[in-house]
Amino acid sequence: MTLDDLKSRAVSTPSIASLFDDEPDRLDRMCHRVGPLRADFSKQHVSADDLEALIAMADTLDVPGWQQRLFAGDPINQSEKRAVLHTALRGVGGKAVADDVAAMRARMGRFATDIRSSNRFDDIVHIGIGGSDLGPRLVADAFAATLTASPRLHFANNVDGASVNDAIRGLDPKRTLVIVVSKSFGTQETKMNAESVRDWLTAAGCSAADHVLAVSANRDRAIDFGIDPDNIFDFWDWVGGRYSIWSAVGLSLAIAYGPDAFGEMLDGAGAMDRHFRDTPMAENIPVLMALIGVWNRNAHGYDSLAVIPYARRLRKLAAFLQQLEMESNGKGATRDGGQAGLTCPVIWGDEGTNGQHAFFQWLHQGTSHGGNGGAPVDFVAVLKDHEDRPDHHLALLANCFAQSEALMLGKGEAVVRQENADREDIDSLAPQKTFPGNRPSTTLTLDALTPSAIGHLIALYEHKTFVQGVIWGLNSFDQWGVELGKVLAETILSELESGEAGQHDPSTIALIRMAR
Ligand SMILES: O=P(O)(O)OC[C@H]1O[C@](O)(CO)[C@@H](O)[C@@H]1O
Repeated sequence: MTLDDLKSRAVSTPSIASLFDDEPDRLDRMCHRVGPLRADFSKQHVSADDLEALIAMADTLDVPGWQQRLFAGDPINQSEKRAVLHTALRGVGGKAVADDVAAMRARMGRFATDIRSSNRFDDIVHIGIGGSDLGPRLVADAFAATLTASPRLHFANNVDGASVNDAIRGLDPKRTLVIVVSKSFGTQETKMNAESVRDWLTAAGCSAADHVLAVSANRDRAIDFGIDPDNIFDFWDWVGGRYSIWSAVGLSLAIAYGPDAFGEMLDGAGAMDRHFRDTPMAENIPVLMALIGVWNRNAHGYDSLAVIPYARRLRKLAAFLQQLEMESNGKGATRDGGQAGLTCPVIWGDEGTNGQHAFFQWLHQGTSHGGNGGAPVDFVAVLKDHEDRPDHHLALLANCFAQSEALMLGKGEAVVRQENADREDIDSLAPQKTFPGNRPSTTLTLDALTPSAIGHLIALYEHKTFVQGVIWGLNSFDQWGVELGKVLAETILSELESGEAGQHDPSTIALIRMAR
């Protein structure tokens, strides 16, 4: 079976509800666990036979070979001629870099411990954007389920002055540590925010050497920017920005929440790496998640995937996954220069239960191109109550479980007619109150929101993204599509500063003139 065959195959897949009748072992076969993370794929619109065919397709497309090349440190990021070794940061694969990784982790651990015990700083301002921001923000929230940040953590990402102003508002510069995180150290937003915070420090009589650290894979540029060489934490070009939370990019987390928590997160991710590397595809959670995502995209024609954590402390998950999946696989050219077919869907979402009072109407009854309305959903729930509010927690879980059941079962028109038999407008009302159902979802549960569990969860999505890239024929580790806008923004910025609009389309010239 090839990607092109999926659509015709899906036409004969029975409804999700009837798959439970047809396949008595469905629940057991479609639920898998690694440590604290359990994945339930049974409410996906895919039969046992479909899944078997998808696994055979993955085999034909050499997913196992790509897995081996990933862990071996082969230069699988071909367009940039780089290895992809974020798993080595979790102690799995990439033997050649193990010493560098161990040395950096030891330095981070010592540094974090010193800062925590010195009581020199009340606050950390973490400056970065994209992969140098989204992971640390997601994890900082998640760690707060079980730990208290000390020093407190603040983030500045956007070039909008509101971002840096919000981050430093009310802080005492003398008691603030600034960590500038940029793999390239060439990112406009990060450099501007770093300059503004440095001005804020020096205006208060603080020396940048005592207050500003950098984390970068480009030491020279960090030094040129004026960072003291002793204050630079390096990482390497074989760590992609959106896969970098495990490197020194996580330094602010290690300081604020302690190196032990950071290490537990790495160990959790490492456990997911070993599962991914060593488990047959039929039981391999990242592989199954990837294949089901491909099925939903290429067979059922869904354009998006909603990610709904029923856990407030994971509310940045969708934003994180937007970069991870859409920057990795939002591409139209294959790695050998061919034309790709349908690739990464739009990733979106918000925390449950809030989303229920906003976009769930669309999930249940919305229409979309190609006939399948709504979107597949990844529900993420945490079984343990970390807030000491058992009544709230049970209500939260009840809502999560109810939504996946409602999406799957829907509500038929006959039932609606029976319930509303006394309405004289029943003919117009019944279709409006009918739920088509048969809408697919996965439910991921974490036993508790521990650092290990968040490590498992992020690594799961990383490997899912990798496998999907292999199946779609993409290089998931470059991002040429972000360059054009960056270059144009530099040009327009100089024109805004000089007041002279250059060669543009009429709309852009009018906007430049207006801003002047
Ligand atoms: O860490 P850097 O080099 O500042 O880059 C930030 C982000 O910008 C991007 O290059 C996209 O513009 C991302 O891939 C990256 O995570």
